[in-house]
Amino acid sequence: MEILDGKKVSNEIKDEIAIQVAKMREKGEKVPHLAAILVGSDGASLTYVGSKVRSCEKVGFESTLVRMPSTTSELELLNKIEELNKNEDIDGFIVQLPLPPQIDTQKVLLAVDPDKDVDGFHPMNFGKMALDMSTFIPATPFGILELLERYNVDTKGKHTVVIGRSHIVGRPMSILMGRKGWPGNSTVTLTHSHTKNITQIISQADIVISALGVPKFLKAEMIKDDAVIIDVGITRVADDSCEKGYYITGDVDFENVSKKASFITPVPGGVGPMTIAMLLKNTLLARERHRSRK
Ligand SMILES: Nc1nc2c(c(=O)[nH]1)N[C@@H](CN(C=O)c1ccc(C(=O)N[C@@H](CCC(=O)O)C(=O)O)cc1)CN2
Repeated sequence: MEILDGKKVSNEIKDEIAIQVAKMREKGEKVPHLAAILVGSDGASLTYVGSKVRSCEKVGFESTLVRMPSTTSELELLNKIEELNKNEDIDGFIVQLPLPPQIDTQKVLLAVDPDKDVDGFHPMNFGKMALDMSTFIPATPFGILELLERYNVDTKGKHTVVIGRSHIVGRPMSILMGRKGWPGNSTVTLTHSHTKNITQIISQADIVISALGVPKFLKAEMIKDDAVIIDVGITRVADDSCEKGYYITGDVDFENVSKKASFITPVPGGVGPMTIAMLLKNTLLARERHRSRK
């Protein structure tokens, strides 16, 4: 069994990006500028946005954090998005999800200029991804592809079972694993809460990508020998005995599943850190596109 070490690979990717940014600076070129909008003060979202800003500093990007109160109206957020769309200094921006209930997420994602949509959530970019056109690929699925590639995991002709059909992970992942090329060329089953015989389907999988958010859902007896296991579930479990008051757990019963799998991602330190690294990669791509258009 080999661990797909997202922490290590994400640091390698950040180092590679930092070298490219240093070259841009040497040539007197503008460096990439990422902005993030955070509405409210959800603890996990604060952690992720903080990590995005720190990672920008690490690779030499400019960054802007826009914080808005949890009472922000949809119109106020749409106005802020329009401001960032028009700001020529910003190459790409993200709106941290989830949003408070008074705001329609779909309206918000549609308002982001597709050229600056480094999350790849705009329908135009999602459509391009589905049609194999060059675009911003959502950071978590992009990170999973990168991990599979860097660890040389064979995906051709394999049966991939994706658990969960969210717009951020499951849906795009199912499209990407079925695309031509590598990592891809896989036969994909997208499962969700209405899937019948889900355990039987999982037992036939060569690759399982779980994005359910149910701690320790995937047990050793559910998987095939030597299956590749990608754990996207990140749940914070309250525990006063931990320094932070909680611990993080994934969808996979790592201790037992790892004994049977060929490759497995840990939580923490697997897919999560890759999400941030690939967001930086998308922002670099946005800068390169903007430069070549001028
Ligand atoms: N606009 C977006 N919102 C959200 C996205 C996204 O891609 N764009 N994805 C998730 C949250 N997310 C990034 O935003 C994210 C999740 C987890 C991690 C991460 O590094 N996790 C660590 C554990 C960190 C912790 O919770 O203490 C790990 O798994 O090792 C990074 C980014 C939803 N929203």
